[in-house]
Amino acid sequence: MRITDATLTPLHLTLTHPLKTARGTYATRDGFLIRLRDEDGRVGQGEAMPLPEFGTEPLTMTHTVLRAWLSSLKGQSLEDSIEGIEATLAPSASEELRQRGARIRLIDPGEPVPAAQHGLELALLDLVAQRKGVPLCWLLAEEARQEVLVNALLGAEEPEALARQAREAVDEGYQTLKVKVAGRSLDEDEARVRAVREAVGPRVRLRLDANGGWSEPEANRALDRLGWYDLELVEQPTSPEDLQALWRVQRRAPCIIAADETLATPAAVRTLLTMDLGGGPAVGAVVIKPMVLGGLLPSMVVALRAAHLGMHAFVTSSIDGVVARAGAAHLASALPSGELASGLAVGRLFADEPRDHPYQPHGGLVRLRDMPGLGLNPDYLWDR
Ligand SMILES: O=C(O)CCC(=O)c1ccccc1C(=O)O
Ligand SMILES: [Mg+2]
Repeated sequence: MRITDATLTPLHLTLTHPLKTARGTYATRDGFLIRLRDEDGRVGQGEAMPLPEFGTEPLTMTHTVLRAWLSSLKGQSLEDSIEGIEATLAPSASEELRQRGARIRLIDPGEPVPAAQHGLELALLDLVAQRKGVPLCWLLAEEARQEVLVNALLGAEEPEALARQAREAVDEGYQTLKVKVAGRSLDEDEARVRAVREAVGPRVRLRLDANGGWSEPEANRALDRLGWYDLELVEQPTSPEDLQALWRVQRRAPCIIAADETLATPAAVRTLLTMDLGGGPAVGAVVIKPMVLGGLLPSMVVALRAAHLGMHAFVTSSIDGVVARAGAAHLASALPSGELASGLAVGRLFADEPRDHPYQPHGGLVRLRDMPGLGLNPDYLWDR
């Protein structure tokens, strides 16, 4: 294929209510939409939506790098395959590097730029899949599922409001609910978790996300008390840097502990996947954020390695736009297990979310349609 045009469009997304996490509060999201056109007029779309607190480069860096990459891509001829793209764009990549995942490196910017890599990789994968006439997930795994379980993210602060959101989500068909905890007193968090559990009964899965907001003793105390409400898992209870603390917390926790912010750097991912303090893997699950891991292909490598070690893996967005969430849904459908819900139902948090698109969850599921690539029409989504 020949790339006849490559464009970068700023994306500015607004949340209807600021989302509070123990790491910070988000009211808006900024990034870029990448569009690559081939000689037949097909358009591949990608999205780069950096979140520096979670390990991506800052927005200005995303912009600089993508501008350079896209201008060098324009007019280039690439082979229609992942391997072909890699061979064209990174002819010097060593065999060892390739085995760690086919990563697309045009010009080495000297420092990690995972959001930019994610954006360009997604646009290329969308285009290649379209040219092959297959859904994008087929490039990742032959046995990809057609349905992806997703969790509702409950954003309210007060117990009563949380209980109301929980009931609404369950009425809509969600079977997994997620609540942000930490950054407030344990008494308050217990009241919040109890309100949700009492509102939805014992059958609904309930996961918590502390975003690294507890010290190790606080995490242990919190899990002792909150574990009573029957938790599916807790994301990042303690500081992302202290892997041994995470290991210890998992050893005595009443549920799965999922490492999330810990996966912010390639070095930490390697440590997490290789550390052996005995008694199995460091934690029960890893949260796969493609925007932080630098794309769907590197994400796939991490998820497969985690599965090999007996860890669960599930995908979440970093509160991204539709294009990135579409890619993440294809990744989730290709993971070895689809048992744990993916965090891809955040469209409802945005004020400017396109109303009608194929990745809207229904009944707690995102259903992948049999459309080439991502199946997102660039016109109806963006030129409104
Ligand atoms: O999992 C979800 O439903 C939404 C994703 C989410 O919570 C999130 C969004 C942005 C940044 C970090 C996180 C997180 O999981 O910690
Ligand atoms: Mg998390």
